[in-house]
Amino acid sequence: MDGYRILKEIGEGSFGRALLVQPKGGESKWVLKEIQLPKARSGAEQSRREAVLLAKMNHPNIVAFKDSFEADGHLYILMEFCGGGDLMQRIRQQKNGHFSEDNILKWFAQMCSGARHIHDKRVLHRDLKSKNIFLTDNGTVKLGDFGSACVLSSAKGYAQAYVGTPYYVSPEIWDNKPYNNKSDVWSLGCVLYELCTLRHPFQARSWKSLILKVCRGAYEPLPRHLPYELHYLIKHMFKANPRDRPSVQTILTSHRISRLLQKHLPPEKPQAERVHRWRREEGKEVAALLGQKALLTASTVAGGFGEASECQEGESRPRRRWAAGPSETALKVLRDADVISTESMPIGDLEASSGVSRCGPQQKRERGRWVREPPQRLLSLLEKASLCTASETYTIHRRGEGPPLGPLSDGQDDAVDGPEDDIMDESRLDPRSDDEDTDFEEEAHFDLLDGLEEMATKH
Ligand SMILES: Nc1ncnc2c1ncn2[C@@H]1O[C@H](COP(=O)(O)OP(=O)(O)OP(=O)(O)O)[C@@H](O)[C@H]1O
Repeated sequence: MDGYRILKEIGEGSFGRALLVQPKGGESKWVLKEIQLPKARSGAEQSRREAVLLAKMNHPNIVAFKDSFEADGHLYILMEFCGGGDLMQRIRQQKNGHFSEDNILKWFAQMCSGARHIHDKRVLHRDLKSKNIFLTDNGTVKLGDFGSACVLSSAKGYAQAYVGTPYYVSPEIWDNKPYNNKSDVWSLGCVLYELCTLRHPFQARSWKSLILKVCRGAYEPLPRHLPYELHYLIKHMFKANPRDRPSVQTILTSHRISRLLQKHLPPEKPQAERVHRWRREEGKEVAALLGQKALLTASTVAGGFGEASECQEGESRPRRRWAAGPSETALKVLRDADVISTESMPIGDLEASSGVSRCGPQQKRERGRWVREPPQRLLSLLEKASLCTASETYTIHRRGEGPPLGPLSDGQDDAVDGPEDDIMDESRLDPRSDDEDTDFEEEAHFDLLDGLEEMATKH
């Protein structure tokens, strides 16, 4: 701290503030994030996660890490200053018409490039949104705010720290299924949609309506003037089944849009050069810093740092499989308040209604059913949750009042709140499953219902 002069406070987040600083006797500008360290050990470890993960990233489209240190119960993270602000501000400022197609493609290509770097390292960002994507003075896009990120799978305590923003949360999260790299893809789809329309893809006046729209993929089509490739991409990024969504690697290399995106990126390095997965030692180092032995256990489950390609089908851990269609479970629950519980349903009916198939003929699926979470619980939670606000960047732990207002809602009611079937895109049900494209997923996932319950009881 001593070596830096504070120029101004840039803003305040839920965990602390961000300061613009300059090294004494220097010209450069940096952002110093000051985060109050929670007293509990697990909380402090969680706070350190952002520094640890950011330090491990090294990519032109990810906010560069410079240093981190602790003093007086605070964690300080020194990082690159992005003078162009965040994308959400930029979208809000765009009053005179839409962004040009070139701009959209350039920014989106850079976002994907940054996200690919993260996913190559088997890290999930988990809170990708326009507010966490920054612009430098020269217009380069940088992904930031790794406060919610996690590495591979992890122990329960770690996964429970999930913080998301409802407007960007994918159907599988609402359906209480594990988070994986495709959930980040969904969130990137939301940002792309915002760049194309200056609006959220899913808007609602209540939690229930928001979740319903997300699960049904009820979004208004992109404006006609945008190229067919963008329409096609959005459709795929908003597939209800994560397996049907392309990975960022696919988007950048073999999707219909790839050719348009590649024009905005430097020539691609060969895969071997590009992918620097963490070696076992690095994995240990990160684990030690995070204070998590579970990280190493997790790495063995998924093939280990640097050995990821060896993690394939047929291993001891059965891979969860999804049927081609979207999960009907959440929809059914939300649609029909009289449903008693799937517990009483024959297994065949449950499979059919949930859209989740078994792993193999004899295998029992371990998770992803409502069996343990009767629908009434979700319904009653949603009723209570509708009294809570999402404010700008609602997280499951934040308190407030009123309906969930998205960052682009400008304090007014979101316009779209009609019948959810209106803009249902039937083509979302088209099969496009590619198991190989789903690289990895969280092992112990955040329990949404516990989170909602905790939130509801606070009110
Ligand atoms: N590297 C950066 N360059 C420029 N501005 C930044 C940078 N990092 C953060 N900011 C800005 O600083 C402010 C505070 O950021 P911070 O990440 O602490 O909280 P937040 O993102 O607003 O909230 P939360 O983390 O609770 O979601 C935000 O306005 C953000 O846009």
